[in-house]
Amino acid sequence: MVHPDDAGDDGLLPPAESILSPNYVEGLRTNADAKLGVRVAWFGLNATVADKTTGAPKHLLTNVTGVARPSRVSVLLGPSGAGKSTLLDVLAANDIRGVTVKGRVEVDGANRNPNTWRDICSFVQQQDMLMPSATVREALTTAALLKLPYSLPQAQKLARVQSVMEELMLVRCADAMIGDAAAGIKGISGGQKRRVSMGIELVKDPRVLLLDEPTSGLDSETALQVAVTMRQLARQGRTVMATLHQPSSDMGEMFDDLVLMAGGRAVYVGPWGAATDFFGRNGFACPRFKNPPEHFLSILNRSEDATALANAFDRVAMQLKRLSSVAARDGGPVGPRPGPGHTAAAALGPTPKNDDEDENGVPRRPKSGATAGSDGSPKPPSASLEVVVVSSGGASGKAAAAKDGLELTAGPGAGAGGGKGSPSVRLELADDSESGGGGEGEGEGDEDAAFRARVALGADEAVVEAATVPFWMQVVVLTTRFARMFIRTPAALMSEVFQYVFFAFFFGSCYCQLGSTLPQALTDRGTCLILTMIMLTFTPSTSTVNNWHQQRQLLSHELRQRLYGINAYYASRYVVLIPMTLVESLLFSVVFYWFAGFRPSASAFFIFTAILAVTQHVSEGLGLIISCLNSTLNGASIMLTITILFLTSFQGFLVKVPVYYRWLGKLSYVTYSYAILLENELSGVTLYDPSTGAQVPGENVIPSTLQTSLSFRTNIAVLFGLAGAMTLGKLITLHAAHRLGIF
Ligand SMILES: Nc1ncnc2c1ncn2[C@@H]1O[C@H](COP(=O)(O)OP(=O)(O)OP(=O)(O)O)[C@@H](O)[C@H]1O
Repeated sequence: MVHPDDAGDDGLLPPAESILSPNYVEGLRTNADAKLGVRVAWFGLNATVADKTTGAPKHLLTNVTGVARPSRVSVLLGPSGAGKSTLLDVLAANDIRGVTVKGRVEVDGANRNPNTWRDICSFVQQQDMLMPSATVREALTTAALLKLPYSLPQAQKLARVQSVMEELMLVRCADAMIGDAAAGIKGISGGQKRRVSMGIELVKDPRVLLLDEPTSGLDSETALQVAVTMRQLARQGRTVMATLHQPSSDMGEMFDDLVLMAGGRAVYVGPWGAATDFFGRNGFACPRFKNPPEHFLSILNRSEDATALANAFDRVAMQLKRLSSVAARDGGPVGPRPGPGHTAAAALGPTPKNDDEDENGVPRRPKSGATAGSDGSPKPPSASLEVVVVSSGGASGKAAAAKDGLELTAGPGAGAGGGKGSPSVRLELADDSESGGGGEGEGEGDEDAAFRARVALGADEAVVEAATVPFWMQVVVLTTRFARMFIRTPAALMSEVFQYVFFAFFFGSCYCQLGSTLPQALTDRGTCLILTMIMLTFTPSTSTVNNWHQQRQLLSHELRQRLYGINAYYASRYVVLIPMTLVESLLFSVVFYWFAGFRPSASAFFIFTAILAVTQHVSEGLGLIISCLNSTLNGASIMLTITILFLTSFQGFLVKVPVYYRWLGKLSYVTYSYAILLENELSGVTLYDPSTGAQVPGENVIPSTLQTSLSFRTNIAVLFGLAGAMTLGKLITLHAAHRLGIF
């Protein structure tokens, strides 16, 4: 056995040969307590969306039925566009915009309740949604603080983080930055990132883990390591289901069950090992040295063959239903399987020959003690399937929670709760007729009862209590993360602080010690202040647009998961940004004000700094609003450039404002900031007019084109009013854009 601590220096799992050694996976967690798993079954799922051009319904899923079991890894395979992600989204109860879903999802035999489902099911999406500036431990701790109940002691939350890291073999890279090459932060490997994404979901210890393409973009070795991790997580009792593109034969060893999809239909739902037999029986035998999944996909890529297989599978499902009704009618076992269920046998293949069926078209009962195939002759275990009719009066708590159903079982190679050799837990096709095909949300009482039953049976208390983290705690957690991002992301920090200091020196050196001789004295002051305004408009807004587009997916993902609300995000954002704005404005002022030789007065200096800070704050808000309104960085950049051009052009300095553009000047916060800064400087200086030889008070030479026709104080009040409106406006825009699905 290879112990987690024997993993490589970079924290990765050992190479494939040792991973594949028989005792590796089972040996990893020999001391782990088994978790209480759940069985997830879905019946007659149909998903439709209106075609964008014709408006006609497009079927994404058609009558899809299947099951995923605790302690097992089910893999969803199929060609591109087969409906795998749609099925996974439906099972995860993800919001799929514009898609109508019908059918039923059961959890331990009771209709799924979306509220309790969220507590026991986690969905790991294809793309890693990670904050590059956090370490592995910090990312998991953030998740634990937001996902686990507030009442749980901090020590227990941290212990949970530690145990997740051990479970996922992330201990060695616990304090390494996650990183992102694009953001200029060196970080952990792709495989480790995948495991961190899983870890973020695992902190709440879900019973069901759904993963969309967990191996995409990974090399074969890393993909295998992820598959090993999935198997390990399943073996602890969880129900694990993942969509994959083309698993290697080594990876296939890690999986228990297979759900094959094509054209939105289920083509096969059953044990991994029995799929080859199913294909063989339907005339698509897998060539000897070909990787079976590769073979399945090449067949399913041919739509006629895929339809033939889907029809064959539907026939088997029908056959099993009929067996179920016979078993129920006879009230006794129809097969040899002992225990609380009743068994019969059915072959996963073409419709049985007539001499195998009774007068009702139901396959004849096999001889006692043998598993029989469609021709009545005993089959090798891997070539036959048993049907287990689960009795609702079964002995175990779980069986009692289940509705009557049919279980498809195969021979060795599809064991439950342990190695592939164990025959106790199998795939199931349940008869959905009893519930009347009700949609989701029905039977919430049933689900609640099942949920309570699980709790009574010892489910983790932490999972059961809703994770009600108070608003202030959400703000604290998010503020910490936000501050960390700024401090640790050189690009983000540099784009802000560096630019302010650089421009302060640059402008200061260009206008070093302003003179007092007119008209140059006025032109220089007007120009250096307009340059300052342009810098204060562009810098905060462009860095906001860039930062937003790096974070929007994570934000959108976490908001959808309801880890926190927009108000908490907003509050945390400004807890960090407001002090940063003040520091940056002060840095700029300290260098530029004295370098350029503005009026030497403390009050003038602080008014100058305060106006810079407010202008910067409004510009940041402008960047945020424009980001929220655009789903792409490109769109946001174009809109921002045009908007800034309008806002900075019409304060009367750069262009002679035509009458029809004056309203734009009056709406622009730049106009008021500029007028305040100019008056703040000129109202206290005395200038020299060489044409008359007179000393002129500065405020007398301010041209009317640069004035707002408002007093100095009123200009300040208007600017602060605009800043307040912007503060409210960006909060409203954030809410609206999220509701409209822009992020
Ligand atoms: N919201 C939607 N609106 C319109 N069509 C959709 C929507 N979601 C999915 N589809 C279409 O449904 C089909 C199935 O999509 P899905 O993403 O489930 O397939 P998939 O098997 O996961 O494919 P892939 O392996 O390429 O990700 C595709 O043709 C896809 O274009």
